[in-house]
Amino acid sequence: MKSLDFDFLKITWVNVIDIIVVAILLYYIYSLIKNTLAVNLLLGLLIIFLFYHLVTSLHMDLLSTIINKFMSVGILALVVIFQPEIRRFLLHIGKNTFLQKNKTWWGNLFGSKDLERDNLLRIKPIIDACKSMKKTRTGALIVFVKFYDDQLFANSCEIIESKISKRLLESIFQKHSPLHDGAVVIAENKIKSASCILPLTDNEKLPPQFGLRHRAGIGISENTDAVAVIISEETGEIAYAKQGRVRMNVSFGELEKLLNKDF
Ligand SMILES: Nc1ncnc2c1ncn2[C@@H]1O[C@H](COP(=O)(O)OP(=O)(O)OP(=O)(O)O)[C@@H](O)[C@H]1O
Repeated sequence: MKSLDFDFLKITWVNVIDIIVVAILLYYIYSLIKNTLAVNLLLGLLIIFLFYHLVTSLHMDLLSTIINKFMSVGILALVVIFQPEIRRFLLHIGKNTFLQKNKTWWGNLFGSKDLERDNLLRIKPIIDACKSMKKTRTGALIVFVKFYDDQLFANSCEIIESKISKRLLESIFQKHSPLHDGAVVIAENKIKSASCILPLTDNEKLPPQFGLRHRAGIGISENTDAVAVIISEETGEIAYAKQGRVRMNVSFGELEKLLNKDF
């Protein structure tokens, strides 16, 4: 096979393809876990790994033996910890969405401005619906997940599978709609389901005025990658929950930025 020769290294076309495939895989894994709790776990593992190499090179035998033992069960722990991400990854490969549906990585790779514009267009009906629900003091809970997990929402939700639309969101949450109780779940550019009952947070430090809607929005963001937009029926205020933390009085400009980043 023809190869490129340099003084200090020899690269074959197979090596080049190898590096490109690994880079694409790494990028894809990164885009799957970006903005999720898995990133923190991965960072933790990386620190342990670097620490292990440090103690080994310093010949700290006892410590390196302990870390070594800990790391030998690490693969198993990784599979358990990253089970949802691994599941999504395999599902995605199975659905052949690698190139067709998830164009984000492609756009990011080439810094496409179109993608940002498309994303804003995607978010617009949601922002518009929030504006009108805020005005009419319609309570709402909208959850955004990157990938819809049937298992997570199997018990309570009403499946919708529809294009995101302002009027549909308004209709779901209006007081006389049979679906207005519970959360709407948006994933993969669709309104996936409505009337979902979410796990409530048991965080005792939350202000007492936070009722069930806020607790459900915060609850789902604690243990999953989901973010939640909560519109208070009492005040019309918009709150944004992510990773168990809640941001109150979010303006529409902020909401647009947050959703553009997280959704
Ligand atoms: N587990 C849950 N999952 C999803 N939605 C829920 C859940 N529990 C309650 N809700 C929704 O929250 C509504 C009740 O909200 P509640 O008044 O307790 O909330 P709140 O946080 O005080 O907000 P608001 O300011 O709108 O009153 C219910 O009608 C229902 O739609």
